[in-house]
Amino acid sequence: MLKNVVKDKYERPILSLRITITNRCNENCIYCHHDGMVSSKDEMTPDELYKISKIARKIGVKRMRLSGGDPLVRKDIVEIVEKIASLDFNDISLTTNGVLLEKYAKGLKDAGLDRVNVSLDTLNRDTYKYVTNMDYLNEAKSGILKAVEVGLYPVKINMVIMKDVNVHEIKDMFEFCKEHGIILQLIELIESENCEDDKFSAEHHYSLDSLEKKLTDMADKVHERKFMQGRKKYYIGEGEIEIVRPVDNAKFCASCSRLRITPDGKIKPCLLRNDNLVELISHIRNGKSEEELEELFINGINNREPFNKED
Ligand SMILES: Nc1nc2c(ncn2[C@@H]2O[C@H](COP(=O)(O)OP(=O)(O)OP(=O)(O)O)[C@@H](O)[C@H]2O)c(=O)[nH]1
Ligand SMILES: C[S@@+](CC[C@H](N)C(=O)[O-])C[C@H]1O[C@@H](n2cnc3c(N)ncnc32)[C@H](O)[C@@H]1O
Ligand code: SF4
Ligand code: SF4
Repeated sequence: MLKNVVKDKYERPILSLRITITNRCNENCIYCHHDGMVSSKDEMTPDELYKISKIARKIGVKRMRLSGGDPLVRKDIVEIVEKIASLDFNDISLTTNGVLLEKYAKGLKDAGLDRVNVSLDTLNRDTYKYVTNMDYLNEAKSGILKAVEVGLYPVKINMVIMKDVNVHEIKDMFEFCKEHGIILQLIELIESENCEDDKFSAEHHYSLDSLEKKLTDMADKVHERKFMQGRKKYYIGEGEIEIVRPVDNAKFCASCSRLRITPDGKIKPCLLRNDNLVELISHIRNGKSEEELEELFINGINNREPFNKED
């Protein structure tokens, strides 16, 4: 039973909030969907992010994720985490390319960050340069190892699977993860209007269906994350692989429990849509009451619809 949680019209409880705190990034990945954001230079202050998180907590959100662009390019990232961590969420996490993580991991842990997902599609330097347009493989790996060392837990590696690019590296990446106690998260490549190169995702899409079948045969145990898009976790020996397979997947959207906030302070009901956003930050800046702001959250929740639906 979920107590004090708001549900949308499709009976999906709103349990998690993902705030994209900046559009800026120190990499330029070939496939990037920019968290579904339309480009804007606006950002919110740590105090404004705190106010938004406070309303979210009030309406029953349990888990908070900070994303970007890259959240670590913000010089006030530790202060942001500290403020949000004072609000008693069950889980505060952050998604990053890891390039600046060696520098920030300890400070983030001390500020109250629970865990981190780090994007690493390859262990090969040339492939890394091709995908990210930067030469930061060593920095990303050092960042990941530092996160493990300071006790952010669990650390997950996000590996977006691309045909003819890195499918052959899954085994090596799994070995790397097992060696360091990291969960490997395999992500299906998504096509979105926010990708700069719309042909890349179509040309390199690799269905994770057959891979899931193989993992089912290999796994000692399989666990389904009921309130997290029905994602499956496969436990194989000492290792753990989670599959994120959103493309044309009605089951994934049917248990989507996540609301989003754009860097310029709008409530975003779905990763893949920008036609149903609800303005929030100008109302905070104009001094609206907490009750009025809660109402705006509810409007955003009422705009939620599964992107993929059963026929
Ligand atoms: N279509 C869709 N894809 C998502 C959604 N959430 C995550 N993804 C995909 O999964 C990628 C990785 O997400 P992360 O930022 O690491 O967070 P997460 O895996 O959702 O969160 P945890 O499993 O709780 O660690 C995203 O960039 C998307 O490509 C979603 O709500 N819809
Ligand atoms: C937009 S990035 C923002 C956070 C951070 N910069 C990073 O790369 O982890 C969030 C996640 O989206 C994933 N991602 C970006 N574009 C994608 C796409 N077209 N399909 C699937 N995942 C994508 C990235 O690999 C990353 O794990
Ligand atoms: S590091 Fe993240 S936000 Fe930056 S370009 Fe790559 S996927 Fe996009
Ligand atoms: S409805 Fe589907 S596509 Fe939209 S955010 Fe939720 S899981 Fe992603």
